Amino acid sequence: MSDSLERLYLAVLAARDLDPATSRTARLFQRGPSKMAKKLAEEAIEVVIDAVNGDSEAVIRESADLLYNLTVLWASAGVRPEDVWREMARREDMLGIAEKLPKTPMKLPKVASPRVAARRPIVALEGRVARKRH
Ligand SMILES: N=c1c2ncn([C@@H]3O[C@H](COP(=O)(O)OP(=O)(O)OP(=O)(O)O)[C@@H](O)[C@H]3O)c2ncn1[C@@H]1O[C@H](COP(=O)(O)O)[C@@H](O)[C@H]1O
Repeated sequence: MSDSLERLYLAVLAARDLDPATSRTARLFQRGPSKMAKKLAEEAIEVVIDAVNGDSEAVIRESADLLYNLTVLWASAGVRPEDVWREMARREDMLGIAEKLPKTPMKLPKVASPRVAARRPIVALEGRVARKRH
């Protein structure tokens, strides 16, 4: 997936300076970050609505639109896909895949320390998962 997003990101960068009359991306850049943010939020809501309605095909379509609008906002904010992959890898090293960092401020090393560099095995913490289900 990251390859597709990286190709899309490069395509968005290439389209930024095209004619807004014919390029949606160029039009989004012309209208600026608030319009990009509005479109991204709209797509996120469309994904949510389709998921709640159980329309998986629509979720797929709207997710593609969501990821497109996300890459446009990344480009506008000077964020590269690899910046996001690095943050995800840092969290995985620290806490296991898909874990969010704890809300309470926690001093985490900016880069994985050698000790952490050897990724710890990802274990399913049954107890914690079980607690979440109740
Ligand atoms: N990947 C996409 C892409 N995904 C979704 N979209 C557009 O984003 C819109 C999202 O759907 P919406 O229903 O929210 O939009 P809409 O209601 O049709 O129209 P608006 O309300 O947004 O005006 C759709 O119109 C899609 O065509 C995309 N537009 C462009 N790209 C790629 O971006 C690159 C640059 O393309 P241009 O922007 O056409 O130069 C190319 O690689 C394109 O393939």
